[in-house]
Formats: sequence, C-alpha cells, structure tokens
Amino acid sequence: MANFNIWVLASSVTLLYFIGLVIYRLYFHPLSKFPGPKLAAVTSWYEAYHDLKGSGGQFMYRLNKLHKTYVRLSPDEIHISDTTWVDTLLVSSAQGTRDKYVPAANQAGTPQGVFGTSAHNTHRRRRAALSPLFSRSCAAGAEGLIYDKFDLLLRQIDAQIARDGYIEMRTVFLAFATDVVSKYCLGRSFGLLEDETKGKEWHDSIRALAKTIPYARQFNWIIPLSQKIPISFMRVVAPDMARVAAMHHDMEAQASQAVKEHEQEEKNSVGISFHRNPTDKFAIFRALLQHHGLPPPEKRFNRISHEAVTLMAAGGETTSSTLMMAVYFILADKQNILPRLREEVESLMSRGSSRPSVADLERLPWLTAVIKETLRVSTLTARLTRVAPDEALQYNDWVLPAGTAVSMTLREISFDPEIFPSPMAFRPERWLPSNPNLDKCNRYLVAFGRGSRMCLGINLAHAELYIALATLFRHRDFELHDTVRERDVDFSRDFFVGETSASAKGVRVKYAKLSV
Ligand code: HEM
Repeated sequence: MANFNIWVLASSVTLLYFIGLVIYRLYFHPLSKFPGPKLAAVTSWYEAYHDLKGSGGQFMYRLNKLHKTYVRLSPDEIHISDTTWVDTLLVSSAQGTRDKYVPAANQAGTPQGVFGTSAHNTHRRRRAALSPLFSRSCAAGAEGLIYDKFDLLLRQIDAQIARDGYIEMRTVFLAFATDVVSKYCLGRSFGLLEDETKGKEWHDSIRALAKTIPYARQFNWIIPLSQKIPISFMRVVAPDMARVAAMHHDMEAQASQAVKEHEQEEKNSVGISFHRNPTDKFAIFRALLQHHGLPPPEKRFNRISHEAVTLMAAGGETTSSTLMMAVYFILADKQNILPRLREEVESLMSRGSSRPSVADLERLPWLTAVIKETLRVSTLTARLTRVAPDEALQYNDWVLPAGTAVSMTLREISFDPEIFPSPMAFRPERWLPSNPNLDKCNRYLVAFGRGSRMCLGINLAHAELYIALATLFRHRDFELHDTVRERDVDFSRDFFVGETSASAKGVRVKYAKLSV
C-alpha cells in the first residue's frame, strides 16, 4: 500500500511539473509572445522531428513563410528570416559578443575545436592560434600543391571514365579537397586521389558524419559516446558511427605523436622555429603547440586533435559540394558559359605560365562571376544559431532578451528574390559590373558565413575553386551523364552542408570529345 502511494505521488508530481512547464512556456516564457506553432513552443521534440527527418534549416524557413519573418521554432529558439538582419546577428568580435548555441556547437562532435566551441572568448583565443596558417599569403604558398593535386585529380577522372564511361564528381572532388587540406594542415596527404577505394571509403565516412549531424544536434552525447565504444564492436552495430570514430582516433594518434615530438624538441632545445608554413609535418599541431596565447590545457593532444578533425571535415565536404555544383551548372548551360570561360583562361595562359597564380585568376571577370554564382547556389543549408549573452537584440518592434538563442539560415539569404531575382536560376551575369545591384549582391554573398565565426579556410577554398575551375575545362570537354537537377543537384536535406535527395546518383560526367 505504501509503495502504491509513493508511485501515485511521484506520478502526480511529474504530471503537475509537466503541466506547469507547458503553461509557463506558452504564457509566461520570455519568448511566449512570439508567433509559431504551439507545439514548437511547448516542446523541442517538434524541432527535433524536423531535424531528424533531415529537413532542418530548410524546414525553418518554410516555417517562416507560414508564419512571419520571425518564428519561435522551439521553446528557447527564435528563427529570423530577414536578410538584412544578418548584419545584426552574425557580427565580428569588435561589434558584439556572440556565443554559439550549445546544441549547434556540439553537432559536429568536436567541442574542443574551433567550430564546436560555444563560448565567444574561448573561440576567439582558439581561432587566433589557427588563423596565421590560413592567411591569404599562406594559401598563396599552397598554389603549387593545389596544381599538383589537380593533376592527380585529372588522372583519376581519366581512369574512371576510361573504365566506366562516366565519373561521379562529388566523390572525386572530395578526394581532391581532402588531399589538399590534409597535406596543408598535417604535412601528409591522405592519398585519396591515388587510391580510388580509399577515396570511396573516405567519402562514405564523411557521408556518415554528415548523416549523424542532425542526431548529434539533438542528442549531444552521441558522438562522445561512440568514441568510447571499441571500434570492432561499432563496426558491427553502427558502421557509419564506426567510421566517424575511426577518424577521431586517427587524428588523436597524429596529435599525440606531434606532442611527443614537440616535447622532445623542447627538451633538446634545438630546432624550435615558429611554424607558420602549411605543408610542414604536423603544421597545424605545431602551430598550436608553439602558440603563446594558448594555455597548456589547450595544448593537450585530445584537444588539438579536435581542430584537425574539424579542418579535415570542413575543408573537404564544403569545397567538394561547391565544385560539384559548379560542374553541373556550367555543363547544364554549356553553350553560354563555357566558351567565355575558356577564352578568358586561354588568354591569361597564353600571356604567361600554364599555372597562373590565384591573384591573376581572380582578375578574370567571368570566371569570378561563375564562382560567385556557384557559391550562392551551393550555400549550406544549416541554420546558424547564436546567443548574445549580455545584449538584448532588437528585431523591428521585438526585443530578444539577452541570452536568447536566435538563428538564421544562410541559404535563405542566398535565395532571397529581393537581392537575387529568379534565385533558382544560375546566372553568373549577376556578378558583372553591368548589374546595377552588384554592390548589394556582393554584400549578401554569405556562402562563407559572416562575423566572428566566418569560414577560417576561405583563402584556401578560393584558391582551390579558382585553380580547379580554370583548369578542368581547359583540358577536357565534358558533358553531363544522366544527371537530373532535382534528384542529383539541388539540396533537399540539411546535414549542415546541404545534401541531395536520398535517390541521388550524383553529378556524373563523360567526355563529349577528347580534346588532348
Ligand atoms: C567552398 C568552400 C567552403 C565553404 C562554402 C565554407 C563555408 C563555411 C561557413 C558558412 C562557415 C561558417 C559556419 C558557422 O558559422 O557555423 C565555415 C566555417 C569554417 N570553415 Fe569553411 N567553407 C569552405 C571551405 C573551407 C576550407 C577549405 C576549410 C579549411 C581548410 C574550412 C574551414 C572552416 C572552419 C575551421 C570553420 C569554423 C570557423 C569558426 O567557427 O571559427 N572551410 N565555413
């Protein structure tokens, strides 16, 4: 009888607690006046449902269209769908303090890395230690490396087309971008372009990581837990997660080796020179270990390994999906886009080296327009959620109290018809001086993000995009092979970077005719 009473009491208290919580969230919560679905205001399972369905950031702006430009999409988060407000939310450190919302920071499973760091000041310190390696001059120093990897890329493309008649581009571009970034950061390329099987396996690992992102955003403990379980067991029960865990283990092993070598060098007091040269062995680890602004706990191997995982994932997936889209849109409108592109590149090359510098390539207006338009249409799908911890933000007549989680979706800005008319159309012309709204277009080209968390690898990414797109169509004449825009190109799912439909076969190309 006593037992029964305890259970009744416990159930009643729990029930009352949840009823109280629902009433609080609907009527007394600081965000209770904001519009949005009632269910979203009551429970974060509403948002989780859409995230786990894979529609995430995409869904958020459909919700905005149903309601207003501002909507409460979970008990604690407001989403704003208004392009110009990006200047208020995603600001530089000098303009304001912005923490990354903890569930958003944790989604990649690297809370100790720059992407996964929530607190503004910790992020600033960590980013300052990495930034010198990603300066414009460092990226320019890697141009030879990018051209070398491009030659391997072309060889891989030739080999696969010779064998299968066509090639799927995202996988091979991922191999290219990852080989560049691994050589750039670790001094040792993963060698994916030289080994097709390894390239495919890496592609599967990155797809696995991408697929876990919506889950990791909702359940932050998933990736840390997966790293504690033996890989052999994980391979049986959750092969996708096993691949992600293996990548973490590999980076930890390399970081640990770098720490040992660094300690040895310190002990011998020889050979310690400040490492700012990407492509040096363990460049990224050495730069962090030698950085005076980082306290010792920040230099532990299992902290710096998170930076390496971040860079390998961030540097490969984004660049490869951008290149994949560029190839599709260039070939889909081949007659209009390609002759102009070739003519520009040819005229530059006939005047000088067969490996022109990125600075020279950037001066080509049509190539630049094609790259900017590709960046616009391939903008990532995630919503970016920030918290201004000690500042109330104003949106029209609404005040968002300090500490509120507020998100915006970059892709929505890239497809804003007020700035980019007919946003679904691929029109490089928007980026030419003949467009009277060019300044506005440039201002809201947000593919690399904005503010204090803007892409760290922008200079390296630019170098890869310019070199790959200037050179690819110069050497070969491609056409699309059974590629359908809705199925294979447009992003319909949100795994942070955009993801095509589950039935996608990829952007596939074959030779129109051999021109070499
Ligand atoms: C076309 C290629 C690329 C695109 C479109 C792109 C886009 C972005 C965007 C939108 C963000 C901001 C995310 C946020 O606010 O949470 C970001 C962050 C980041 N990107 Fe990139 N990225 C590209 C290439 C690269 C490359 C090549 C690297 C590295 C080698 C890189 C490293 C990073 C890192 C480390 C961050 C986190 C920065 C921070 O939180 O401070 N990205 N990128």
